[in-house]
Amino acid sequence: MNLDFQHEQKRLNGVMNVIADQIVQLESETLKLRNEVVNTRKHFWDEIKVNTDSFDDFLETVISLRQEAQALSVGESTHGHAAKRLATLRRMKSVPYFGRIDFLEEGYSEPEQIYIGISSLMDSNGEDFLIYDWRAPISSVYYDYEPGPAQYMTPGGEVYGNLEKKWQYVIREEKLVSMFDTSLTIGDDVLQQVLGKGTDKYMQSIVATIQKEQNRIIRHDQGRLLIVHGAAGSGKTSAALQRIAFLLYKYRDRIKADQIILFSPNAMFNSYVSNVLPELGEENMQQVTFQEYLDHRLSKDFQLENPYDQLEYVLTAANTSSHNIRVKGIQFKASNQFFEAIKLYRETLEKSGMLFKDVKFRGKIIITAQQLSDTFYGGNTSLDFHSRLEKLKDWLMNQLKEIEKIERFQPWVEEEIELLSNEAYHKIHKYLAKKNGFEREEQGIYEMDHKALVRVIVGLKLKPLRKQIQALDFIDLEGIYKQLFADPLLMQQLLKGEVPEEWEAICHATRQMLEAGKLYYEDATPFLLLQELMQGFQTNRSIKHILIDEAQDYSPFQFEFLKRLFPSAKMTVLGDFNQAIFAHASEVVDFQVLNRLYGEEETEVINMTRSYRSTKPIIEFTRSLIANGESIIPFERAGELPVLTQVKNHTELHRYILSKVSELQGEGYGSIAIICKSAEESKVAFEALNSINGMKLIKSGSAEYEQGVVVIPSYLAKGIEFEAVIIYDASEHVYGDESLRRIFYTACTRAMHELQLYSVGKPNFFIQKALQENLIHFESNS
Ligand SMILES: Nc1ncnc2c1ncn2[C@@H]1O[C@H](COP(=O)(O)OP(=O)(O)OP(=O)(O)O)[C@@H](O)[C@H]1O
Repeated sequence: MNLDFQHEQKRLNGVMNVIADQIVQLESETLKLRNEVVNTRKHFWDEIKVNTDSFDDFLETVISLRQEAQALSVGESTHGHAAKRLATLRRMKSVPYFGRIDFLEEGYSEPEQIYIGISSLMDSNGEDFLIYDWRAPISSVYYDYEPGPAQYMTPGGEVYGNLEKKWQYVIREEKLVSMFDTSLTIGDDVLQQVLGKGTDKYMQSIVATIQKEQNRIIRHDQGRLLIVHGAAGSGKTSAALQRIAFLLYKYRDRIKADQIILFSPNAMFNSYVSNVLPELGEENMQQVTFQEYLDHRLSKDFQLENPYDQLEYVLTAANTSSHNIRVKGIQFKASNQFFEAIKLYRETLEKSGMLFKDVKFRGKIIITAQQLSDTFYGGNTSLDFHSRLEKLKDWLMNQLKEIEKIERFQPWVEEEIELLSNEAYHKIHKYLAKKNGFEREEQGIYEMDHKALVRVIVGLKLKPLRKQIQALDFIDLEGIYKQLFADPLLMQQLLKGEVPEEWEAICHATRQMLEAGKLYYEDATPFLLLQELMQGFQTNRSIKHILIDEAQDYSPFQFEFLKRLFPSAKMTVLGDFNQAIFAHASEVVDFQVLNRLYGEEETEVINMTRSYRSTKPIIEFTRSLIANGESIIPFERAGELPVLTQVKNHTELHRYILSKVSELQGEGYGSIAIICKSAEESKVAFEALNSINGMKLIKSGSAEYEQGVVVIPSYLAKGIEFEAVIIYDASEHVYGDESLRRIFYTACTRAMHELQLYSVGKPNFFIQKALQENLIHFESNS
C-alpha cells in the first residue's frame, strides 16, 4: 500500500467520522422537530380561542388562527429540510465522495484540494468544505478538464486557474477500494467498471463518471430550447435526469421538483428512471406520457386510440391498401403542413362553416344550432373571431335569462319543489335568509317567499347549462373537425394542392372513425389544436422546465402544441432519429424543424456521438445497421461478437432460444430480453417459450421494469436496456421492409454485454453489411 493510498484512507476515515457525528446530531434534532410538529398539530386548537361575537373578536380569532398555522408550516418545513439532509448524509456514509481535483486559482500560491460527492459537507467547525456538491460551480472543472489551464463560471464571474491533478476514487462501504490519478492512467477505469456491471431494477445516477459532453447538457443554462441529439446509449436519459438534479440545486429558491415535467415514452420507463433523483437526494419531477395528457383532455368525448395500438397496426397489417392509406394519413397529420392547415381552416370559419350544437334544457331544444349559426354570421363581421364568439356567448346568456323567466311558470318547477328533500329545502332557506340580510341567529324567523324559491330552483337547474355556455361548449367541435374531411377539396384549397395523393381515402377512413365516436391517435393532437384555437388555450404557467425524452417519437405538431401549453417553460428535447419508430417518423427527418420552434437565437443543439451502453463489438455491429453509423464512437469495452444463427423453422428456433437462455443464465446474466417486432409476435414467442422459469411478457400497460427473462415488443424496449438481448426472429420475412430499419436498430441497441440474433430462414438485409465486414458471427443450421 503506497503512502498516497494510506493518506487518503486516513482522510476518508476522518470524513466518515464527521458524517457520523452529523448524523447523530441531526437524528436527535429531527426527532425533536418532529415531536414539535406533532405536538402543534395535536394542540392546534388549544391555543386558539374561537370567538365571533363581535367583529373585533372575529378578527382576533382569524389572526391567531393564521399565526398558529404559520408556526405549524414553518415547523413542518424545518423538519422536512432536516429529514432530507439526514437522508442525504446517510447516503453519503457509504460513498462520501468519488473524485478530487487540485485546483490552483490564479493569484494563489497553493492549490486547493476539492473533493467531490453527491452533496456538500462542512467540517465540524463549519469553516471548510470537506466535500463539494457535484453541482457546485467549481465541480464543473472535474468534468470538463484534463490537467492544465482550466476555468469555471460562478455567479460573480469566470474563475481562472490551473488544474494540477485529478483523482477518481472507488469507495465501497466506507473503505477506499482503489484510486486513480487520471492524469497518469489512460482510459477511464472507473467508467469501465461501472459499465461492465449488470443492470438494476432502476437506472443508476452517473454523477461519478459524467463525461464532458454530458456535462454541457446538464449545466446548460441559456436560451429557451436545448436539443440533444445523441446516439443510442450515449446517455441522453442519464444526462436529462442529472440535469434536473442540477436545476433543482442551482435554482433551489425558485424551482421546485413539481415545476419540472419529464415526458417519457411509457409507464415502464417511468418506473425505471424513478430512482435517480431520490438517490441524489432530490425529489422526483413530474413524469407523464403524452398519451396520458391526451387521455386527460379527450377521453370523455372520444374513444381514443393509444400510440402502441397505432404502431401495432402499422407493424402487423403491412402490404394491405388500407395500411398504406393509414400510414400516409399518419405522416401527413403529423406534419407542420397539417398544423398550418388547421390554423388556416380556423380562419375560413370566420366566413362560413362554423357548426354549433342545439342548446337543450331538460331534454328540449331551446335554441337551435341554426339560430346560433345565424346569429354568429349575422352579427358584426368586422369583429375578430374570438370577439364574435364572445358576443354569441353573451347573446346566448341573454336568451337564457328570457327562457328562465318563462320556465318559472312551468309545471315541472312545482313538482320539483314538492320533491325537495328536507336538507335541500333548509339549504335554500339558509341561502335566501342570508341574501335578504338575516344574521345567522335570526335566520329562523325568515319566512321564505315562494317566488324566491321558484327562482332558486330554476336557477339551479340552469346552472350546468350556463357553465357549458361560459366554456363555449355550444360549438360543435367534433362536427367541425369532421367537416375538414367531408370534402377532400377543402384541404386542397387550404394547402394549395399540397396534399397526399391518398387524401380522399384518408378522409373516408377518418370520417368512419369519427362517426363511430373514435379518434385515431394521429388525430388527437390536431383535434386538440382546433379546440384550443376556438375555445382558447389551456396553458400551464407554473411549469418552468419540460424535458422530452425519446423526442424522435413526437411529431412537429406535438412540439408546437407543447410549446403553447407551457408558455413559461424552457424545453430540453432529447432524441435519436435513428430510433424513430413511429409511422409519422419520416416527417422528422432530423431535429431541424425544432430550430424554428423558438428561433435560432433561443436554441442550442448538442450532439453526442459516443455510446456507453454496449460493448465495442455490439456497437460496431449496431452502427453498421444505419446510414452514417460510422459517426458513432464506441466506448472501449471488450466483449464477444454478436452472433446470428439461422434456423430452419420455429420449432428449431424455440429449441435454440431455450438453450441460449439457460446458457446466459448460467453465465450469471440477471436481465435477459427476448425482443420481438410486435406485441403479436411477442405473444407467440411467450407461449412457445413458456418452459422458461419466471419469464414475463411485457405489454403496453406494464408499469414495472422487470429483471429476469422478459419477452418484449421492440417499441416497448425503447429507452431501457438489458444485460443480454436475444432478437427473436431477425429474418427477411419479419424485417423485410426498409421502414423497419429503425425499429430493428432500436431493438439491437438495447444490449449491454451480449447480443444474439436468430433468423428463421434468410436474415434481413439490414445485416448484410455486418456480415460482409465480419462484425457478426454467423452460424447456419438450415
Ligand atoms: N457518464 C456515464 N457514466 C456511467 N454510465 C453512463 C454514462 N453515460 C451513460 N451511461 C450508461 O449508459 C447507458 C445508456 O444511457 P442512457 O439510457 O442514458 O442513454 P440514452 O442515450 O438515453 O439511450 P437510448 O437512446 O438508447 O435509450 C446507461 O446504462 C447509463 O447508465
